[in-house]
Amino acid sequence: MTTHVLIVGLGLIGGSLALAIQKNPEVKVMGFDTDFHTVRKAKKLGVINDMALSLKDSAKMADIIVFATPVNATLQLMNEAQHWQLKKDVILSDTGSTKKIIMEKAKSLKKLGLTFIGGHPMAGSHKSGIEAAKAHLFENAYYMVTPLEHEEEEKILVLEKLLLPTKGKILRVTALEHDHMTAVVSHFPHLVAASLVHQLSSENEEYPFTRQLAAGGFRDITRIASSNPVMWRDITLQNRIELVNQLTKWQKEMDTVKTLLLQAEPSNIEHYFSRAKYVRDELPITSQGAMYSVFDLYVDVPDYPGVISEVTGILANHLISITNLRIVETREDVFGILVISFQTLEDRTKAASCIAEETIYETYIS
Ligand SMILES: NC(=O)c1ccc[n+]([C@@H]2O[C@H](COP(=O)([O-])OP(=O)(O)OC[C@H]3O[C@@H](n4cnc5c(N)ncnc54)[C@H](O)[C@@H]3O)[C@@H](O)[C@H]2O)c1
Ligand SMILES: O=C(O)C(=O)C[C@]1(C(=O)O)C=C[C@@H](O)C=C1
Repeated sequence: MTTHVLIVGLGLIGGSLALAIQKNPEVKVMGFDTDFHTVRKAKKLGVINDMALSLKDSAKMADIIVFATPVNATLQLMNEAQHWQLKKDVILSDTGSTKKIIMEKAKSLKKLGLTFIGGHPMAGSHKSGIEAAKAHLFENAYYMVTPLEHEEEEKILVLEKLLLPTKGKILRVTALEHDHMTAVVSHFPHLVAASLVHQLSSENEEYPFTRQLAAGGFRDITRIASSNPVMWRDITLQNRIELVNQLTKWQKEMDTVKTLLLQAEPSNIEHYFSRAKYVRDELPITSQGAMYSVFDLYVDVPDYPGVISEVTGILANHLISITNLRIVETREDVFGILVISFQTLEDRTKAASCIAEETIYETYIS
């Protein structure tokens, strides 16, 4: 029997979800977006089976509806859904990065007989829009599911079954647990990244050359500052209490760092970095499918025309696919570091040995 799924919001996440769940031949995906060009593009790219031109009319036909919109738009859509004519057993879900306020709204929908089960895949990118969607985006990443306390198990299982082709790891958590944990590992780091960029920007008048020196380290730690500002505005507003708590802890941590600097005791400073390195190195490797994979290979290349095609040509000859490519300019006019991302560890290992055999360029892993 065919399951009709309506995805509302066809950006990076809605598009990736549509591509993944269509691997199940019994699933048909209708897609809606307020931007009609996006809906048309989604159909043209094969991201959705059918274009939903009217949200109300398409909602009537859906067995499952997933909101993949910025979280404040999702709240708005949940309000509107109360007035839609929906199938009796329809399940509503979302992909939003916050859960507490959304699940509070879900409680009021429950009183009207509507089932809403929250969802949030912990994989993404600073890129947005349908063009960035990838069927494998959620592979091996945690896909958090936040049912209300007394939700029917059968309904939760229907949603989880739909998500199986994403190859994400389903993790049931409460909305409160969700918002606390994501504040620590996602939302607060985003504020830090944005603040570092602002700090660099304020240097501009006195030392305008500073930005030219922003090399691998600065770029790595601030990549997420290039994300969609509307999405992050909404996340920040919905999780601001957790964020204020994180900020208070961070300020305390910075006081510790300040004391270390003022005391200038070498062993204490080294110990601070050693403990951080230990915890960072122990982080589990997840999200093979995410676009910014951990399988990066650094290639030290001289700065001359054709060097990139030389390296990528070698990889192509050996049928090794790459998922991303960028240059980190550490010292202007001298050397560039070519950073190549692969989907798997095997691809990266094979690439390193081909480059070692066929060129004189050194390769290393971060
Ligand atoms: N980007 C990430 O890394 C990431 C990861 C996991 C979850 N999320 C969450 O998933 C959701 C979508 O994020 P994204 O990265 O795909 O954003 P995106 O900007 O790529 O796409 C959002 C899409 O929603 C559409 N839209 C906005 N308001 C709408 C409305 N009222 N009705 C219909 N369509 C509407 C936009 O036109 C856009 O096409 C957000 O809630 C975000 O918090 C994002
Ligand atoms: O990789 C990135 O660019 C992301 O920011 C992805 C990221 C994250 O913080 O890990 C961002 C927000 C989402 O809710 C989930 C994932």
